[in-house]
Parts: sequence; C-alpha cells; structure tokens
Amino acid sequence: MEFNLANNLHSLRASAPLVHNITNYVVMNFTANALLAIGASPVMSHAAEEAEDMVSIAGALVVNIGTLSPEWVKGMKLAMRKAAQTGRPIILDPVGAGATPYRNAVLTELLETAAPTIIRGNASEIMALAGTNIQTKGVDSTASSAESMEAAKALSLKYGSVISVSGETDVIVSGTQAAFVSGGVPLMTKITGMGCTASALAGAFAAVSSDPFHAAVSAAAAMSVCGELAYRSAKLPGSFQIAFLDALADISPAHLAELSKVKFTSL
Ligand SMILES: Nc1ncnc2c1ncn2[C@@H]1O[C@H](COP(=O)(O)OP(=O)(O)OP(=O)(O)O)[C@@H](O)[C@H]1O
Ligand SMILES: Cc1ncsc1CCO
Ligand SMILES: [Mg+2]
Repeated sequence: MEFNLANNLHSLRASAPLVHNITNYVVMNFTANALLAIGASPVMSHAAEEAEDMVSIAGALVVNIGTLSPEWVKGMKLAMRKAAQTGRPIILDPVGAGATPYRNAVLTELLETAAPTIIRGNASEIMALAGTNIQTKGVDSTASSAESMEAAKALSLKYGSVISVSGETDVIVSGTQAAFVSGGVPLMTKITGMGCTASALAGAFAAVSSDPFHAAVSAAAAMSVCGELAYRSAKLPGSFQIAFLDALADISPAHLAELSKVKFTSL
C-alpha cells in the first residue's frame, strides 16, 4: 500500500477514534488535548476494574509507563491482554526504560503479556529495551535515533512490532523496512510529554489504519510538521505548547503532506 499522509489524517478526522490511554499523570492533560486537537477522542483511564471494558469500546490502546505503580500495572496488563484478544492496536511508550530495575521488570512483564503493535520511545529507551547497555537519564535520551537503528531492528523482529524512535530525525522500523522523518524543532525536547504525545498520536492513526508502519510514520510526521508550524509564532516553551496544539487542530491533510519530510528505505 502506498503511503498517503493526507488520506491518513483525513481518515482520522472522519472517524474520530476513541483512544484509550493508560498514561502518566505528568502528560495526561496535554496528550488528551493533543488527541482532541488532531481530531481523535481521548479517554484516560487506568483502573484495573474497568480496563477490559474500556479497551473494548476503543479503537486503540496506548500504554505509557511514565509514572508507574503496581496498581496501574494491573490495569495495563488487563487492557493489553484484552486489546490483543480483540485485535485492537497496542502502542507502548517505554518511558524511562533502562533508568531503574523496576521499570525494566515491568516492561518485561508487559511485553510477555502482549506484543505491542507499535513501540514508540526515545533512543535510550529503545536501546535499553533491546538490551543494549545504556543508562537512560530519567526520562530523557542520552543517545541519538541513528545510534538506535540496530536495536530498533532487533526489537521489531523479536516482537513483530513497529519500532518508532524519536529524536532530531525520527526512525521508524518494521522488520526490514524503515522510514526517516525529519523536521521538528529542538524546543520540542524542552516541553515534557512531546514524546508521550507522539505515542498518543500513533494510537490515533493506528486506530484508523490497517498498516501500523504507516500509522507510526504518520504520527511522527504530524509531530514534526506541527512543531515547525508552532515555532513560527512561539519561540519559548510556554507559548510553544499552546501553538503546537493549535497547529494540530489547524493543519489540513494536504498541508501536512506538503510540509512533511519522510524518506522510506529497506534495511
Ligand atoms: N533535536 C530535535 N529536533 C527536532 N525535533 C526533535 C528533536 N528532538 C526531538 N524532536 C521531536 O520531539 C518529539 C519528542 O521526541 P523526544 O525524543 O524528545 O521524546 P521523549 O524523550 O520520549 O519525550 P518525553 O518523554 O518528554 O515525552 C518527537 O516528535 C521528535 O521528533
Ligand atoms: C517528566 C516525567 N516523569 C515521569 S513521566 C514524565 C513525562 C515525560 O516522559
Ligand atoms: Mg518519552
């Protein structure tokens, strides 16, 4: 299937998919607003008691381990198992992978519960997940996406997942196919939760697409283009956040496709 970014955004807006997020409390508000802005319908819910019911009415599940606790992990596992059983895409954001043994242990449990459709993280997180010896600095990357190519490919083959690595250039790997998405602005790393937002948008695109590789590329491209548009009017973190949400809401499918910088290659 040919990659068609304009069509992908059009489909997202036409069906406004419900995206079930079990995410961290740092970014809940921002990612919910980003999902609404692009045209999806967010619900943030982590209670184990309703995890299976909630995912059963959603178009995609986004699991983000940013602020973990054992009770939340129960909900994550129930939701992931149900999503896998019912054929719903699962997006895993392994926030802080490699930072602490607890995070690593939880990630192992989650990956044993269900293989994610898409794993979206920064380079340190993806390298840590693949077992490359690296220390994540809290939630921030200490490596570049280019350095994580081998790790991304290994992870993709191991779990059958699409691996999306964010950075100056985003690298998306699915088996032996890869895409490079450039653009964006460095200020995006100075706002907490831009990576979490990239993962949430991947959930929205995956909910309306039969091709998770294209969904992950679409989300990365939307982030990069809207980051650049926001930076035209807002050069400081506070106003940038707002301008970024405005750009997500304002961008037309055709304009998004026109401004995006995406290159495909085989590995
Ligand atoms: N140097 C850069 N230049 C342009 N865009 C960037 C740069 N670094 C990151 N980005 C963009 O910022 C977004 C977030 O990527 P980042 O790698 O910072 O995620 P993250 O570390 O998971 O963030 P967080 O954990 O705070 O949510 C992505 O859309 C990415 O393309
Ligand atoms: C800062 C922070 N700490 C835990 S989760 C999170 C949001 C960015 O990943
Ligand atoms: Mg992150």
